[in-house]
Amino acid sequence: MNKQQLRKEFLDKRKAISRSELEELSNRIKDKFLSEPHFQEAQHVHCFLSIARHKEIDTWPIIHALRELNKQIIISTCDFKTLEMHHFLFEKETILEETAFGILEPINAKPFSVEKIDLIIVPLLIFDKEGYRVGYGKGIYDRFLAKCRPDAIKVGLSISEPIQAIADSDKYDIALDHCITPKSVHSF
Ligand SMILES: Nc1nc2c(c(=O)[nH]1)N(C=O)[C@@H](CNc1ccc(C(=O)N[C@@H](CCC(=O)O)C(=O)O)cc1)CN2
Ligand SMILES: Nc1ncnc2c1ncn2[C@@H]1O[C@H](COP(=O)(O)OP(=O)(O)OP(=O)(O)O)[C@@H](O)[C@H]1O
Repeated sequence: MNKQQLRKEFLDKRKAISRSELEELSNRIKDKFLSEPHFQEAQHVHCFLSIARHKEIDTWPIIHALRELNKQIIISTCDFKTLEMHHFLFEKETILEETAFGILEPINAKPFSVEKIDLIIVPLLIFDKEGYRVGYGKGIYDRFLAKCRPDAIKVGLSISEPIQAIADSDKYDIALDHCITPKSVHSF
């Protein structure tokens, strides 16, 4: 299947999940994330803030756990005209505001340079057995990941298990290093 078909299928699949089921799946993914020793080495961790209306995996349990471990957490704003993201340190005093797309963004945070990010927690709709992903189709994360250090670890979070292959992966698609599902940690 191509990206467009996969986007529809997996957006619909997520819509059908109840809030309580999503909470349960998000907690299982958090436990898997925390039990991987190589994730614990990262000091500067970029994390997405979940879009509730799209039933994304809730990343707050991971964020709270990272705070407990004294990690620095980095979050972003997104410019939908240039498709560029801007990165900021997420501190206790950071104020978040919800955008028209339902994304929480910082409004008073300190800029953070992309080269210092050690690990990126990546949103997605579905991934395949080679670690390629499908997102909402604007290429925003692909552009961001292209700017990260080559040794920065890219970890996807997915409700579903991988499909065999994404038929129309292109030269801009950047494969994940790992993808965590409620059942297991897939490494590529
Ligand atoms: N939590 C989170 N933040 C993220 C992403 C993400 O996937 N998840 N992105 C990953 O790249 C970027 C935002 N990408 C997005 C792309 C589309 C829509 C969205 O709501 N699209 C509408 C249609 C919008 C339109 O009118 O064109 C929709 O899907 O219904 C939201 C976020 C940056 N931040
Ligand atoms: N680094 C890049 N530079 C220029 N164009 C890019 C880049 N990355 C992706 N694109 C283009 O952006 C468009 C959308 O890409 P794609 O369908 O892979 O998005 P996606 O991975 O589903 O979404 P997202 O990355 O926002 O989660 C494609 O036409 C793709 O070629």
